Amino acid sequence: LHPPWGYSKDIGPDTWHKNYPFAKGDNQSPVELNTDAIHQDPILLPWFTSYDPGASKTLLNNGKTCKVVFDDTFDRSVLRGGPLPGIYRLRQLHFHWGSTDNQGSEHIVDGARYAAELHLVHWYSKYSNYAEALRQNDGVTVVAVFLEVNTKGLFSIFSQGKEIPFQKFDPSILFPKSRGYWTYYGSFTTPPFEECVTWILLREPIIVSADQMTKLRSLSCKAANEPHCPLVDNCRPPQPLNYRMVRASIQ
Ligand SMILES: NS(=O)(=O)N=C1NCCCN1
Ligand SMILES: [Zn+2]
Repeated sequence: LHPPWGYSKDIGPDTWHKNYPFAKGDNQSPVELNTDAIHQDPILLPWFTSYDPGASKTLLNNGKTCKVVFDDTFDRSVLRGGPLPGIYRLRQLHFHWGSTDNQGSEHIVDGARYAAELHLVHWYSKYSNYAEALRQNDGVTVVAVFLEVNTKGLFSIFSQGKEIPFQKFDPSILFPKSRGYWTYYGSFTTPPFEECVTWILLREPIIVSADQMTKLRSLSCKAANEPHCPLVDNCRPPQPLNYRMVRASIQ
């Protein structure tokens, strides 16, 4: 059962805990990052991806975000290294963005909100499937890129439910030059908020044109036959860091 949730006042972040009890856990995401308090950890290794462009399947507006879904039936598009214990399979990527350029990201860096935040969701392929991985505290890793993203091809997914083929797409083109990252243990930022995520936040943002943001902001959170309702500010407020440490890679 998936009770309705969203980002509007009536079903927004302050109501989510009623139907999704994990929302009040001690290891929730996103968090505010205070870079003065972040510990540089020399043993953090570089991370590597090997993404197969043929694995990208569709681009979808599901009314909550715009996402690209990948074939994750075998180790086809994978991430390894960094803080990770093994090989993680890319399952989907999606965005969170604001109604204006000074908000929209979920993680906040020294008080700064970016216009958008890209999440690449991967699951540990030693587990038999994604649902099993969600039940493990090392089951998932999300690579977050602070960016105003290049959104070619969004034109045809204006309304919720619209899905178009999206083949031959290699998401590593969305990575910044520098591979430096912050990492901490947390949760999904949308229901049901499982605390199964090793977050890898790339320190260098990607900058793209304002008109690309306009395209993201023109998506609707309603189906084609309903009045347009702008899909914007689909970001969860920051949650308590509690006793967690955020670590930084050296380079
Ligand atoms: N914004 S997030 O933390 O990636 N949240 C997710 N929820 C379920 C599907 C994958 N991602
Ligand atoms: Zn996300």
